[in-house]
Amino acid sequence: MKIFSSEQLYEADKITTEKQQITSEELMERAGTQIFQWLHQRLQGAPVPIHIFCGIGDNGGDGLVVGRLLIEQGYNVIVYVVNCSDKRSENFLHNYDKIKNVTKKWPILMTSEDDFPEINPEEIIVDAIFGIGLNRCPDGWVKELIQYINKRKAFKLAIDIPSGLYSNSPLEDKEAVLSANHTLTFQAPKLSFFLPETAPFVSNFDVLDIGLDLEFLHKSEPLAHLISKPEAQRFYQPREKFGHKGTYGHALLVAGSYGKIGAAVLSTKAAFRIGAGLVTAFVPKCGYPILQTAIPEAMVITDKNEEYISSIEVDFEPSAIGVGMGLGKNKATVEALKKLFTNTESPFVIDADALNNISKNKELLKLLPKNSVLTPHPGELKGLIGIWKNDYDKIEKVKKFSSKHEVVVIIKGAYTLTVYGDKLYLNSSGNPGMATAGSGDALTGVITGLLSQGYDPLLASVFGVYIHGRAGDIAAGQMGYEALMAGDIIEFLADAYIDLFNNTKNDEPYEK
Ligand SMILES: NC(=O)C1=CN([C@@H]2O[C@H](COP(=O)(O)OP(=O)(O)OC[C@H]3O[C@@H](n4cnc5c(N)ncnc54)[C@H](OP(=O)(O)O)[C@@H]3O)[C@@H](O)[C@H]2O)[C@@H](O)CC1
Ligand SMILES: [K+]
Repeated sequence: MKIFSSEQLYEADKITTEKQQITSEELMERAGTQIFQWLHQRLQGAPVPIHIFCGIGDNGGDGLVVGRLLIEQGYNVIVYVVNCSDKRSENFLHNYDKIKNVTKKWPILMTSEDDFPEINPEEIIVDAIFGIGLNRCPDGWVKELIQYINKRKAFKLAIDIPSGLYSNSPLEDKEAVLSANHTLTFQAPKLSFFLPETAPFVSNFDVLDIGLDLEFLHKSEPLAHLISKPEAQRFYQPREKFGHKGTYGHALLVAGSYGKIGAAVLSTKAAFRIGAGLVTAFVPKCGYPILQTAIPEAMVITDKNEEYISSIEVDFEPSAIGVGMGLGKNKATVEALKKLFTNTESPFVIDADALNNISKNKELLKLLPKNSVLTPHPGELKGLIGIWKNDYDKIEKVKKFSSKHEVVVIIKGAYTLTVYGDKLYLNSSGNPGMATAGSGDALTGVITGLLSQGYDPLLASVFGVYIHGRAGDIAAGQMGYEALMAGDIIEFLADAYIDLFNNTKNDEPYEK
Protein backbone atom coordinates (compact mmCIF):
# COMPACT_ATOMS: atom_id res chain seq x y z
CA MET A 1 0.00 0.00 0.00
CA LYS A 2 1.21 3.49 -0.79
CA ILE A 3 1.58 6.30 1.72
CA PHE A 4 0.91 9.69 0.16
CA SER A 5 1.58 13.26 1.27
CA SER A 6 -1.36 15.55 2.07
CA GLU A 7 -0.56 17.52 -1.12
CA GLN A 8 -0.94 14.34 -3.18
CA LEU A 9 -4.23 13.52 -1.46
CA TYR A 10 -5.64 16.98 -2.25
CA GLU A 11 -4.57 16.45 -5.86
CA ALA A 12 -6.21 13.01 -5.91
CA ASP A 13 -9.36 14.59 -4.49
CA LYS A 14 -9.43 17.18 -7.30
CA ILE A 15 -8.72 14.70 -10.09
CA THR A 16 -11.35 12.29 -8.74
CA THR A 17 -14.12 14.89 -8.79
CA GLU A 18 -13.15 15.87 -12.35
CA LYS A 19 -12.85 12.34 -13.72
CA GLN A 20 -15.84 10.87 -11.94
CA GLN A 21 -17.87 14.03 -12.53
CA ILE A 22 -18.93 14.37 -8.95
CA THR A 23 -18.92 17.41 -6.68
CA SER A 24 -16.59 17.54 -3.70
CA GLU A 25 -19.72 17.46 -1.51
CA GLU A 26 -20.55 14.10 -3.05
CA LEU A 27 -17.02 12.88 -2.31
CA MET A 28 -17.44 14.07 1.27
CA GLU A 29 -20.76 12.23 1.50
CA ARG A 30 -18.92 9.06 0.41
CA ALA A 31 -16.25 9.59 3.05
CA GLY A 32 -18.76 10.36 5.82
CA THR A 33 -20.91 7.38 4.84
CA GLN A 34 -17.93 5.05 5.25
CA ILE A 35 -17.33 6.36 8.78
CA PHE A 36 -21.04 6.04 9.59
CA GLN A 37 -21.10 2.43 8.35
CA TRP A 38 -18.03 1.56 10.42
CA LEU A 39 -19.73 2.90 13.56
CA HIS A 40 -23.18 1.50 12.77
CA GLN A 41 -21.79 -1.99 12.17
CA ARG A 42 -20.26 -1.95 15.64
CA LEU A 43 -22.96 -0.10 17.59
CA GLN A 44 -25.98 -1.81 16.00
CA GLY A 45 -28.29 0.97 17.15
CA ALA A 46 -27.06 1.16 20.77
CA PRO A 47 -28.38 4.32 22.47
CA VAL A 48 -24.95 5.44 23.69
CA PRO A 49 -24.39 9.23 23.45
CA ILE A 50 -22.02 10.11 20.57
CA HIS A 51 -20.27 13.49 20.85
CA ILE A 52 -19.02 14.75 17.47
CA PHE A 53 -16.55 17.65 17.56
CA CYS A 54 -16.40 19.35 14.16
CA GLY A 55 -13.89 21.95 13.01
CA ILE A 56 -14.83 24.46 10.32
CA GLY A 57 -12.95 22.91 7.39
CA ASP A 58 -13.66 19.74 5.44
CA ASN A 59 -12.71 17.47 8.34
CA GLY A 60 -15.52 19.20 10.23
CA GLY A 61 -17.70 18.66 7.15
CA ASP A 62 -17.05 14.91 7.39
CA GLY A 63 -18.08 15.07 11.04
CA LEU A 64 -21.36 16.76 10.08
CA VAL A 65 -22.11 14.06 7.48
CA VAL A 66 -21.49 11.34 10.08
CA GLY A 67 -23.70 13.20 12.56
CA ARG A 68 -26.55 13.51 10.06
CA LEU A 69 -26.41 9.84 9.05
CA LEU A 70 -26.30 8.69 12.68
CA ILE A 71 -29.26 10.93 13.62
CA GLU A 72 -31.23 9.55 10.66
CA GLN A 73 -30.56 6.08 11.99
CA GLY A 74 -31.92 7.07 15.41
CA TYR A 75 -28.64 7.42 17.34
CA ASN A 76 -28.21 9.79 20.28
CA VAL A 77 -25.89 12.39 18.74
CA ILE A 78 -24.57 15.71 20.07
CA VAL A 79 -22.76 17.80 17.45
CA TYR A 80 -20.36 20.62 18.41
CA VAL A 81 -18.76 23.17 16.11
CA VAL A 82 -15.27 24.09 17.27
CA ASN A 83 -15.51 27.64 16.02
CA CYS A 84 -11.82 28.40 15.73
CA SER A 85 -11.80 30.46 12.52
CA ASP A 86 -14.22 32.54 10.44
CA LYS A 87 -13.24 30.87 7.20
CA ARG A 88 -15.70 27.99 7.07
CA SER A 89 -15.23 25.73 4.06
CA GLU A 90 -17.99 25.38 1.46
CA ASN A 91 -18.42 21.70 2.19
CA PHE A 92 -18.70 22.48 5.89
CA LEU A 93 -21.39 25.12 5.27
CA HIS A 94 -23.28 22.81 2.93
CA ASN A 95 -23.43 20.05 5.53
CA TYR A 96 -24.09 22.50 8.37
CA ASP A 97 -27.19 23.45 6.45
CA LYS A 98 -28.18 19.86 5.77
CA ILE A 99 -28.04 18.68 9.37
CA LYS A 100 -30.91 20.98 10.35
CA ASN A 101 -33.18 18.92 8.08
CA VAL A 102 -32.83 15.89 10.34
CA THR A 103 -32.82 17.35 13.86
CA LYS A 104 -34.19 20.16 15.93
CA LYS A 105 -30.98 20.08 17.99
CA TRP A 106 -28.84 22.66 16.16
CA PRO A 107 -25.05 22.01 16.56
CA ILE A 108 -23.57 23.57 19.70
CA LEU A 109 -21.23 26.43 18.83
CA MET A 110 -18.08 26.36 20.98
CA THR A 111 -16.06 29.54 21.38
CA SER A 112 -14.28 29.11 24.72
CA GLU A 113 -13.53 26.81 27.67
CA ASP A 114 -17.00 27.62 29.07
CA ASP A 115 -18.53 25.48 26.34
CA PHE A 116 -16.69 22.25 27.18
CA PRO A 117 -19.37 19.56 27.73
CA GLU A 118 -19.70 16.84 30.32
CA ILE A 119 -18.74 13.46 28.79
CA ASN A 120 -19.11 10.15 30.63
CA PRO A 121 -16.66 7.24 30.29
CA GLU A 122 -19.08 4.92 28.48
CA GLU A 123 -19.88 7.50 25.79
CA ILE A 124 -18.21 8.00 22.40
CA ILE A 125 -16.22 10.97 21.07
CA VAL A 126 -15.73 11.53 17.34
CA ASP A 127 -12.83 13.84 16.52
CA ALA A 128 -13.49 15.84 13.34
CA ILE A 129 -11.75 19.05 14.44
CA PHE A 130 -8.74 19.11 12.12
CA GLY A 131 -7.72 16.75 9.33
CA ILE A 132 -4.88 16.94 6.86
CA GLY A 133 -5.50 20.69 6.47
CA LEU A 134 -3.93 21.56 9.85
CA ASN A 135 -1.62 24.48 9.05
CA ARG A 136 -0.40 25.61 12.48
CA CYS A 137 -0.17 24.27 15.99
CA PRO A 138 -3.51 24.41 17.85
CA ASP A 139 -3.37 26.96 20.67
CA GLY A 140 -5.57 28.82 23.15
CA TRP A 141 -8.92 27.28 24.03
CA VAL A 142 -8.75 24.83 21.10
CA LYS A 143 -5.57 23.31 22.54
CA GLU A 144 -7.32 23.19 25.91
CA LEU A 145 -10.29 21.45 24.31
CA ILE A 146 -7.94 18.81 22.89
CA GLN A 147 -6.42 18.34 26.36
CA TYR A 148 -9.89 18.23 27.91
CA ILE A 149 -10.98 15.52 25.44
CA ASN A 150 -7.76 13.57 26.09
CA LYS A 151 -8.59 13.45 29.80
CA ARG A 152 -12.07 12.01 29.19
CA LYS A 153 -12.27 8.22 29.47
CA ALA A 154 -14.79 7.90 26.62
CA PHE A 155 -13.74 6.01 23.46
CA LYS A 156 -12.19 8.48 20.99
CA LEU A 157 -12.51 7.89 17.26
CA ALA A 158 -10.47 10.19 15.01
CA ILE A 159 -11.63 10.97 11.48
CA ASP A 160 -8.81 10.86 8.92
CA ILE A 161 -6.09 11.82 11.44
CA PRO A 162 -6.08 12.74 15.14
CA SER A 163 -6.54 16.53 15.39
CA GLY A 164 -3.27 18.37 15.92
CA LEU A 165 -1.14 15.83 14.05
CA TYR A 166 0.38 16.72 10.68
CA SER A 167 0.14 13.92 8.14
CA ASN A 168 3.72 14.19 6.93
CA SER A 169 5.64 16.74 8.95
CA PRO A 170 6.95 16.81 12.51
CA LEU A 171 5.04 17.28 15.71
CA GLU A 172 5.27 20.78 17.18
CA ASP A 173 3.56 20.39 20.54
CA LYS A 174 2.59 16.97 21.84
CA GLU A 175 0.23 18.64 24.35
CA ALA A 176 -1.87 19.88 21.42
CA VAL A 177 -2.66 16.53 19.78
CA LEU A 178 -5.78 14.49 20.33
CA SER A 179 -4.94 11.01 21.55
CA ALA A 180 -7.31 8.69 19.69
CA ASN A 181 -8.27 5.13 20.59
CA HIS A 182 -8.85 4.38 16.93
CA THR A 183 -8.39 6.29 13.68
CA LEU A 184 -10.36 5.89 10.47
CA THR A 185 -8.35 7.34 7.62
CA PHE A 186 -9.34 8.00 4.03
CA GLN A 187 -7.82 6.11 1.11
CA ALA A 188 -4.23 5.82 2.37
CA PRO A 189 -2.52 5.83 5.76
CA LYS A 190 -0.43 8.90 6.60
CA LEU A 191 3.31 8.80 7.29
CA SER A 192 2.88 10.10 10.85
CA PHE A 193 0.90 6.94 11.69
CA PHE A 194 4.13 4.92 11.65
CA LEU A 195 6.77 7.04 13.36
CA PRO A 196 7.61 6.56 17.06
CA GLU A 197 6.86 10.17 18.12
CA THR A 198 3.48 10.43 16.39
CA ALA A 199 2.11 6.87 16.03
CA PRO A 200 0.91 6.60 19.66
CA PHE A 201 -1.72 9.34 19.04
CA VAL A 202 -3.26 7.26 16.23
CA SER A 203 -3.50 3.90 18.08
CA ASN A 204 -4.97 1.34 15.70
CA PHE A 205 -6.24 2.47 12.36
CA ASP A 206 -8.34 1.35 9.42
CA VAL A 207 -8.03 2.66 5.89
CA LEU A 208 -11.39 3.43 4.25
CA ASP A 209 -11.49 3.27 0.47
CA ILE A 210 -13.39 6.35 -0.74
CA GLY A 211 -12.79 5.60 -4.41
CA LEU A 212 -10.16 8.22 -5.24
CA ASP A 213 -8.90 8.00 -8.81
CA LEU A 214 -6.91 4.76 -9.09
CA GLU A 215 -4.92 5.82 -12.12
CA PHE A 216 -3.59 8.87 -10.28
CA LEU A 217 -2.78 6.86 -7.15
CA HIS A 218 -1.13 4.19 -9.27
CA LYS A 219 1.22 6.45 -11.11
CA SER A 220 2.10 8.75 -8.21
CA GLU A 221 5.42 8.12 -6.47
CA PRO A 222 4.46 7.81 -2.79
CA LEU A 223 6.30 9.10 0.29
CA ALA A 224 6.67 5.50 1.40
CA HIS A 225 5.43 1.97 0.75
CA LEU A 226 3.65 0.03 3.48
CA ILE A 227 4.56 -3.64 3.26
CA SER A 228 2.01 -6.26 4.20
CA LYS A 229 1.05 -9.67 2.84
CA PRO A 230 0.11 -8.74 -0.76
CA GLU A 231 3.44 -6.96 -1.29
CA ALA A 232 5.40 -9.75 0.43
CA GLN A 233 3.75 -12.33 -1.84
CA ARG A 234 5.10 -10.46 -4.84
CA PHE A 235 8.62 -10.36 -3.39
CA TYR A 236 8.80 -14.09 -2.69
CA GLN A 237 11.09 -16.02 -5.06
CA PRO A 238 9.89 -19.62 -5.48
CA ARG A 239 12.36 -22.48 -5.16
CA GLU A 240 13.28 -24.31 -8.31
CA LYS A 241 12.25 -27.94 -8.75
CA PHE A 242 15.76 -28.86 -9.88
CA GLY A 243 17.52 -26.67 -7.33
CA HIS A 244 20.22 -28.19 -5.12
CA LYS A 245 21.81 -26.85 -1.97
CA GLY A 246 24.37 -24.97 -4.06
CA THR A 247 21.54 -23.09 -5.80
CA TYR A 248 20.59 -21.45 -2.51
CA GLY A 249 24.03 -20.20 -1.65
CA HIS A 250 26.50 -20.53 1.14
CA ALA A 251 25.88 -18.00 3.91
CA LEU A 252 28.55 -17.00 6.41
CA LEU A 253 27.73 -15.63 9.85
CA VAL A 254 30.58 -13.91 11.65
CA ALA A 255 29.38 -13.63 15.21
CA GLY A 256 29.91 -14.24 18.91
CA SER A 257 32.39 -13.70 21.70
CA TYR A 258 32.78 -15.34 25.13
CA GLY A 259 29.33 -15.18 26.78
CA LYS A 260 27.61 -14.20 23.55
CA ILE A 261 27.88 -17.32 21.43
CA GLY A 262 24.07 -17.47 21.46
CA ALA A 263 24.06 -14.62 18.91
CA ALA A 264 25.93 -16.88 16.48
CA VAL A 265 23.57 -19.79 17.17
CA LEU A 266 20.45 -17.68 16.56
CA SER A 267 21.65 -16.00 13.36
CA THR A 268 22.98 -19.28 11.93
CA LYS A 269 19.69 -21.07 12.63
CA ALA A 270 17.68 -18.24 11.12
CA ALA A 271 19.78 -18.32 7.93
CA PHE A 272 18.98 -22.03 7.60
CA ARG A 273 15.28 -21.66 8.36
CA ILE A 274 14.85 -18.92 5.76
CA GLY A 275 16.30 -21.26 3.17
CA ALA A 276 20.06 -20.82 2.69
CA GLY A 277 21.58 -23.97 1.13
CA LEU A 278 24.71 -24.06 3.27
CA VAL A 279 25.55 -22.05 6.36
CA THR A 280 28.92 -21.62 8.02
CA ALA A 281 29.39 -19.90 11.37
CA PHE A 282 32.69 -18.17 12.07
CA VAL A 283 33.17 -17.92 15.85
CA PRO A 284 35.93 -17.67 18.47
CA LYS A 285 37.29 -21.05 19.61
CA CYS A 286 35.05 -21.17 22.69
CA GLY A 287 32.01 -21.28 20.39
CA TYR A 288 32.98 -24.47 18.57
CA PRO A 289 31.29 -27.17 20.71
CA ILE A 290 28.23 -24.97 21.24
CA LEU A 291 27.59 -24.39 17.54
CA GLN A 292 28.26 -28.01 16.55
CA THR A 293 25.89 -29.25 19.22
CA ALA A 294 23.14 -26.68 18.77
CA ILE A 295 23.03 -26.83 14.95
CA PRO A 296 24.39 -30.08 13.49
CA GLU A 297 23.48 -28.84 9.99
CA ALA A 298 25.93 -25.93 10.22
CA MET A 299 29.63 -25.89 9.42
CA VAL A 300 31.86 -24.09 11.88
CA ILE A 301 35.17 -22.32 11.41
CA THR A 302 36.92 -20.93 14.46
CA ASP A 303 39.14 -17.92 14.99
CA LYS A 304 42.59 -18.57 16.41
CA ASN A 305 41.54 -16.64 19.50
CA GLU A 306 39.66 -18.39 22.28
CA GLU A 307 37.26 -15.62 23.36
CA TYR A 308 36.80 -13.10 20.56
CA ILE A 309 37.27 -12.76 16.84
CA SER A 310 40.67 -11.40 15.77
CA SER A 311 41.17 -12.47 12.16
CA ILE A 312 38.46 -13.65 9.78
CA GLU A 313 39.64 -16.21 7.27
CA VAL A 314 37.49 -18.70 5.40
CA ASP A 315 38.38 -21.03 2.55
CA PHE A 316 35.33 -20.39 0.36
CA GLU A 317 33.58 -17.44 -1.31
CA PRO A 318 30.41 -16.84 0.74
CA SER A 319 27.30 -15.88 -1.20
CA ALA A 320 26.40 -13.52 1.67
CA ILE A 321 27.92 -12.51 5.00
CA GLY A 322 26.12 -11.46 8.19
CA VAL A 323 28.49 -9.85 10.65
CA GLY A 324 28.42 -8.22 14.06
CA MET A 325 26.11 -10.15 16.38
CA GLY A 326 27.69 -10.47 19.84
CA LEU A 327 31.17 -9.61 18.47
CA GLY A 328 32.30 -7.27 21.24
CA LYS A 329 34.49 -4.21 20.74
CA ASN A 330 37.99 -5.63 21.00
CA LYS A 331 40.71 -3.80 19.02
CA ALA A 332 41.67 -6.95 17.18
CA THR A 333 38.03 -7.42 16.16
CA VAL A 334 37.99 -3.92 14.62
CA GLU A 335 41.11 -4.77 12.62
CA ALA A 336 39.54 -8.04 11.51
CA LEU A 337 36.44 -6.15 10.31
CA LYS A 338 38.60 -3.72 8.32
CA LYS A 339 40.23 -6.60 6.48
CA LEU A 340 36.93 -8.36 5.93
CA PHE A 341 35.30 -5.26 4.39
CA THR A 342 38.36 -4.56 2.23
CA ASN A 343 38.94 -8.03 0.88
CA THR A 344 35.44 -9.41 0.32
CA GLU A 345 33.12 -9.11 -2.67
CA SER A 346 30.11 -10.86 -1.09
CA PRO A 347 27.00 -8.88 -0.07
CA PHE A 348 26.95 -7.96 3.62
CA VAL A 349 24.47 -7.58 6.43
CA ILE A 350 26.08 -5.47 9.14
CA ASP A 351 24.59 -5.55 12.61
CA ALA A 352 25.10 -4.86 16.32
CA ASP A 353 28.78 -4.60 17.38
CA ALA A 354 29.93 -4.29 13.76
CA LEU A 355 27.81 -1.10 13.63
CA ASN A 356 29.12 0.07 17.02
CA ASN A 357 32.68 -0.51 15.82
CA ILE A 358 31.99 1.46 12.63
CA SER A 359 30.55 4.34 14.72
CA LYS A 360 33.69 4.46 16.86
CA ASN A 361 36.05 4.04 13.87
CA LYS A 362 34.50 6.14 11.14
CA GLU A 363 37.26 5.19 8.67
CA LEU A 364 35.45 1.84 8.44
CA LEU A 365 32.54 3.65 6.78
CA LYS A 366 34.60 4.25 3.67
CA LEU A 367 35.32 0.54 3.43
CA LEU A 368 31.68 -0.53 3.53
CA PRO A 369 30.96 -2.59 0.42
CA LYS A 370 28.26 -0.99 -1.79
CA ASN A 371 24.72 -2.26 -1.27
CA SER A 372 25.49 -3.57 2.19
CA VAL A 373 22.49 -3.85 4.50
CA LEU A 374 22.84 -2.11 7.90
CA THR A 375 20.39 -3.08 10.65
CA PRO A 376 20.71 -0.57 13.51
CA HIS A 377 18.33 -0.16 16.43
CA PRO A 378 17.85 3.50 17.47
CA GLY A 379 20.94 3.57 19.75
CA GLU A 380 23.19 2.14 17.03
CA LEU A 381 21.69 4.52 14.49
CA LYS A 382 22.68 7.54 16.63
CA GLY A 383 26.26 6.33 16.48
CA LEU A 384 26.09 6.32 12.68
CA ILE A 385 24.19 9.53 11.84
CA GLY A 386 24.35 11.59 15.06
CA ILE A 387 21.33 12.85 17.00
CA TRP A 388 18.15 13.97 15.27
CA LYS A 389 15.60 16.68 16.09
CA ASN A 390 12.54 14.57 15.36
CA ASP A 391 11.49 11.49 13.38
CA TYR A 392 11.29 13.40 10.10
CA ASP A 393 14.78 14.80 10.60
CA LYS A 394 15.95 11.26 11.34
CA ILE A 395 14.49 10.01 8.05
CA GLU A 396 16.19 12.80 6.08
CA LYS A 397 19.53 12.06 7.76
CA VAL A 398 19.22 8.33 7.04
CA LYS A 399 18.29 9.02 3.39
CA LYS A 400 21.45 11.10 3.03
CA PHE A 401 23.55 8.46 4.76
CA SER A 402 22.09 5.73 2.56
CA SER A 403 22.76 7.72 -0.64
CA LYS A 404 26.25 8.77 0.38
CA HIS A 405 27.44 5.29 1.30
CA GLU A 406 25.16 3.40 -1.13
CA VAL A 407 23.80 1.13 1.57
CA VAL A 408 20.38 -0.08 2.69
CA VAL A 409 19.54 1.04 6.25
CA ILE A 410 16.94 -0.82 8.29
CA ILE A 411 15.78 1.19 11.29
CA LYS A 412 14.34 -1.37 13.69
CA GLY A 413 11.22 -0.46 15.68
CA ALA A 414 7.46 -1.04 15.98
CA TYR A 415 7.13 -0.21 12.28
CA THR A 416 10.60 -1.10 11.01
CA LEU A 417 11.63 1.33 8.29
CA THR A 418 13.90 0.30 5.42
CA VAL A 419 15.63 3.21 3.69
CA TYR A 420 17.39 2.98 0.35
CA GLY A 421 18.34 6.38 -1.04
CA ASP A 422 15.05 8.29 -1.28
CA LYS A 423 12.90 5.19 -1.02
CA LEU A 424 11.11 4.27 2.21
CA TYR A 425 9.49 0.93 3.09
CA LEU A 426 7.48 0.59 6.29
CA ASN A 427 6.83 -2.84 7.67
CA SER A 428 3.40 -3.74 9.01
CA SER A 429 4.15 -7.10 10.66
CA GLY A 430 5.67 -7.65 14.10
CA ASN A 431 4.56 -7.04 17.68
CA PRO A 432 5.81 -5.88 21.10
CA GLY A 433 6.64 -9.48 22.08
CA MET A 434 9.56 -9.27 19.66
CA ALA A 435 11.27 -6.67 21.83
CA THR A 436 13.41 -9.43 23.31
CA ALA A 437 17.10 -10.39 23.28
CA GLY A 438 18.26 -12.03 20.09
CA SER A 439 15.40 -11.03 17.80
CA GLY A 440 17.84 -8.74 15.93
CA ASP A 441 20.28 -11.64 15.55
CA ALA A 442 17.44 -13.66 14.01
CA LEU A 443 16.69 -10.82 11.58
CA THR A 444 20.31 -10.62 10.47
CA GLY A 445 20.31 -14.38 9.87
CA VAL A 446 17.09 -14.08 7.86
CA ILE A 447 18.38 -11.30 5.60
CA THR A 448 21.77 -13.00 5.15
CA GLY A 449 19.96 -16.22 4.22
CA LEU A 450 17.83 -14.39 1.65
CA LEU A 451 20.84 -12.61 0.13
CA SER A 452 22.53 -15.95 -0.09
CA GLN A 453 19.58 -17.31 -2.12
CA GLY A 454 19.95 -14.51 -4.62
CA TYR A 455 17.45 -11.90 -3.39
CA ASP A 456 18.90 -8.46 -4.10
CA PRO A 457 19.82 -6.41 -1.00
CA LEU A 458 16.74 -4.17 -0.98
CA LEU A 459 14.34 -7.05 -1.58
CA ALA A 460 16.09 -9.24 0.99
CA SER A 461 15.72 -6.41 3.50
CA VAL A 462 12.08 -5.55 2.91
CA PHE A 463 10.93 -9.16 2.50
CA GLY A 464 13.13 -10.35 5.37
CA VAL A 465 11.78 -7.73 7.77
CA TYR A 466 8.20 -8.65 6.83
CA ILE A 467 8.62 -12.41 7.20
CA HIS A 468 10.58 -12.06 10.46
CA GLY A 469 7.75 -9.91 11.85
CA ARG A 470 5.10 -12.27 10.57
CA ALA A 471 6.86 -15.23 12.24
CA GLY A 472 6.79 -13.19 15.46
CA ASP A 473 3.07 -12.49 15.01
CA ILE A 474 2.22 -16.16 14.50
CA ALA A 475 4.42 -17.11 17.47
CA ALA A 476 2.71 -14.47 19.64
CA GLY A 477 -0.66 -15.88 18.60
CA GLN A 478 0.34 -19.18 20.22
CA MET A 479 2.32 -18.05 23.24
CA GLY A 480 1.49 -14.39 23.92
CA TYR A 481 3.87 -11.44 23.92
CA GLU A 482 5.68 -11.95 27.21
CA ALA A 483 6.77 -15.55 26.73
CA LEU A 484 8.06 -14.99 23.20
CA MET A 485 11.81 -15.55 22.75
CA ALA A 486 13.99 -15.00 19.70
CA GLY A 487 14.33 -18.74 19.15
CA ASP A 488 10.54 -18.91 18.73
CA ILE A 489 10.63 -16.35 15.92
CA ILE A 490 13.08 -18.63 14.12
CA GLU A 491 10.93 -21.73 14.67
CA PHE A 492 7.88 -19.92 13.31
CA LEU A 493 9.61 -18.78 10.10
CA ALA A 494 8.22 -22.00 8.63
CA ASP A 495 4.66 -20.92 9.45
CA ALA A 496 5.35 -17.42 8.14
CA TYR A 497 6.34 -18.88 4.75
CA ILE A 498 3.22 -21.06 4.66
CA ASP A 499 1.06 -18.15 5.79
CA LEU A 500 2.35 -16.05 2.90
CA PHE A 501 0.05 -17.92 0.51
CA ASN A 502 -2.76 -18.66 2.92
CA ASN A 503 -5.32 -16.10 1.83
CA THR A 504 -8.06 -17.30 4.13
CA LYS A 505 -6.60 -15.54 7.12
CA ASN A 506 -6.15 -11.81 7.33
CA ASP A 507 -2.69 -10.81 8.49
CA GLU A 508 -4.12 -7.94 10.54
CA PRO A 509 -1.37 -5.54 9.54
CA TYR A 510 -2.50 -2.59 11.61
CA GLU A 511 -3.09 -4.14 15.01
CA LYS A 512 -0.15 -2.82 17.00
N1 LIG B 1 -8.48 15.05 0.30
C1 LIG B 1 -9.26 14.00 0.42
O1 LIG B 1 -8.91 12.95 -0.01
C2 LIG B 1 -10.54 14.12 1.15
C3 LIG B 1 -10.61 14.89 2.29
N2 LIG B 1 -11.67 14.92 3.08
C4 LIG B 1 -11.58 15.59 4.37
O2 LIG B 1 -11.06 16.88 4.26
C5 LIG B 1 -10.06 17.07 5.25
C6 LIG B 1 -9.20 18.20 4.89
O3 LIG B 1 -10.00 19.32 4.91
P1 LIG B 1 -9.44 20.83 4.88
O4 LIG B 1 -8.44 20.95 3.83
O5 LIG B 1 -10.61 21.71 4.76
O6 LIG B 1 -8.70 20.97 6.24
P2 LIG B 1 -9.11 20.65 7.75
O7 LIG B 1 -8.23 19.58 8.18
O8 LIG B 1 -10.56 20.46 7.90
O9 LIG B 1 -8.70 21.97 8.55
C7 LIG B 1 -8.52 23.17 7.92
C8 LIG B 1 -9.27 24.25 8.64
O10 LIG B 1 -8.81 24.37 9.95
C9 LIG B 1 -8.23 25.65 10.17
N3 LIG B 1 -7.01 25.45 10.91
C10 LIG B 1 -5.92 24.75 10.55
N4 LIG B 1 -5.05 24.69 11.56
C11 LIG B 1 -5.60 25.36 12.60
C12 LIG B 1 -5.20 25.65 13.92
N5 LIG B 1 -4.05 25.22 14.40
N6 LIG B 1 -6.01 26.36 14.69
C13 LIG B 1 -7.19 26.81 14.24
N7 LIG B 1 -7.63 26.58 12.99
C14 LIG B 1 -6.85 25.87 12.18
C15 LIG B 1 -8.05 26.29 8.85
O11 LIG B 1 -8.42 27.62 9.06
P3 LIG B 1 -7.59 28.88 8.51
O12 LIG B 1 -6.16 28.50 8.43
O13 LIG B 1 -8.18 29.16 7.20
O14 LIG B 1 -7.85 29.91 9.56
C16 LIG B 1 -9.04 25.55 7.98
O15 LIG B 1 -10.26 26.22 7.94
C17 LIG B 1 -9.41 15.72 5.33
O16 LIG B 1 -8.65 15.53 6.47
C18 LIG B 1 -10.64 14.83 5.30
O17 LIG B 1 -11.20 14.74 6.59
C19 LIG B 1 -12.86 14.13 2.75
O18 LIG B 1 -14.00 14.81 3.08
C20 LIG B 1 -12.98 13.80 1.28
C21 LIG B 1 -11.72 13.35 0.66
K1 LIG C 1 -9.59 14.63 13.02
